[in-house]
Amino acid sequence: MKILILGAGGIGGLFGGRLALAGADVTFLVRDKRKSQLDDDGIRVESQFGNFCVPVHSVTAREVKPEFDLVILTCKAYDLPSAIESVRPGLAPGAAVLPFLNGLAHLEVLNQAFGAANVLGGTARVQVTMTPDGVIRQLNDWQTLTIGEQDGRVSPRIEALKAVLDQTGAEVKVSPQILRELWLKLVHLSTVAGMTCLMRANIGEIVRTPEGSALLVKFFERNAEIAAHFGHRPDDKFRSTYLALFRQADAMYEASMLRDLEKGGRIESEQILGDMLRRCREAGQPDALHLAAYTHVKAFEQRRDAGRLPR
Ligand SMILES: NC(=O)C1=CN([C@@H]2O[C@H](COP(=O)(O)OP(=O)(O)OC[C@H]3O[C@@H](n4cnc5c(N)ncnc54)[C@H](OP(=O)(O)O)[C@@H]3O)[C@@H](O)[C@H]2O)C=CC1
Ligand SMILES: CC(C)(CO)C(=O)C(=O)O
Repeated sequence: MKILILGAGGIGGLFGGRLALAGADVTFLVRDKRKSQLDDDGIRVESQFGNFCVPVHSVTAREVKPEFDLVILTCKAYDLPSAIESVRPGLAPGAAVLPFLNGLAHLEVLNQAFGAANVLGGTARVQVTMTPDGVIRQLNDWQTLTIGEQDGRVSPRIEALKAVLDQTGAEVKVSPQILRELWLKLVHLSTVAGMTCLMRANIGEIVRTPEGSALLVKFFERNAEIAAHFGHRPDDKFRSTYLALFRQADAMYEASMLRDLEKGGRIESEQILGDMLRRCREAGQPDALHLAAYTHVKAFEQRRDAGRLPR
């Protein structure tokens, strides 16, 4: 299987690097700056599962040829339009597209762009970041990838894909309900991203305040109600896992959105918090928490774009 990975940041670099290390036929589609880093240094990973450095083959959008059977998208959601145009010339006939973006809205956009039959669903439970000099750093021991056909079939192609991704060392799950998985991830992520950005603190730091745990739980329960409105009510096991996390005073856990915000970088404000605010209103739920979280990150963007962030 010839695999094209769009992006060599946190997710693409970690899992794509592991695929390259295992000898899979992987090419990274990157922009000029990242390409020269990759040409000079390869992919460099620091992880509790083992550090490694691996030379990789990369191309820019100008060079990509229609030879790839699988395209894995690992861009941020705000880059999706440019990512689609960049990978389009790389697709061999019948190629599958597998996104690992957070959120939900990208699926519809990809279905429009490539046809729903060619688009799979994917979600990553991992904490990973890229340092300014291009090192991929895995921050904890989470590494679960969940993939699935949108229609729930356990097709030969999804089984082949699982076999490929198994080479990353991650736990790879094939879900017959990938849309539900994306919804549950959004319930969890929009709570954690909303709250850790709003408070500029990790979960433990929030929990150690007098009312922090109660606010986390309120936000989470509201998100669970929104998911329920759209047909994906979280089950008790899911709820109890996160309710326990939101009482954990030593949790170092934070969303990648907070890390990006603290770097003064771009964030998926519209695709995660804006999207959840719209869905909250559609579900007829009180929207004050979502409005605060969304407005906070939009105000941050105003300040960032005006160059007024502290150095
Ligand atoms: N990091 C994490 O811990 C987790 C992230 N996620 C989700 O995974 C997705 C990816 O996140 P993450 O890996 O952290 O993001 P990063 O910003 O680390 O990496 C994205 C990479 O995609 C590249 N890219 C974007 N558009 C293009 C394009 N048109 N052509 C070539 N390269 C492109 C960027 O390149 P450039 O540098 O040139 O802009 C960047 O290196 C997001 O939706 C995120 O929410 C999900 C779970 C955990
Ligand atoms: C939910 C979480 C924190 C880990 O997978 C994540 O997706 C993120 O940080 O973007």
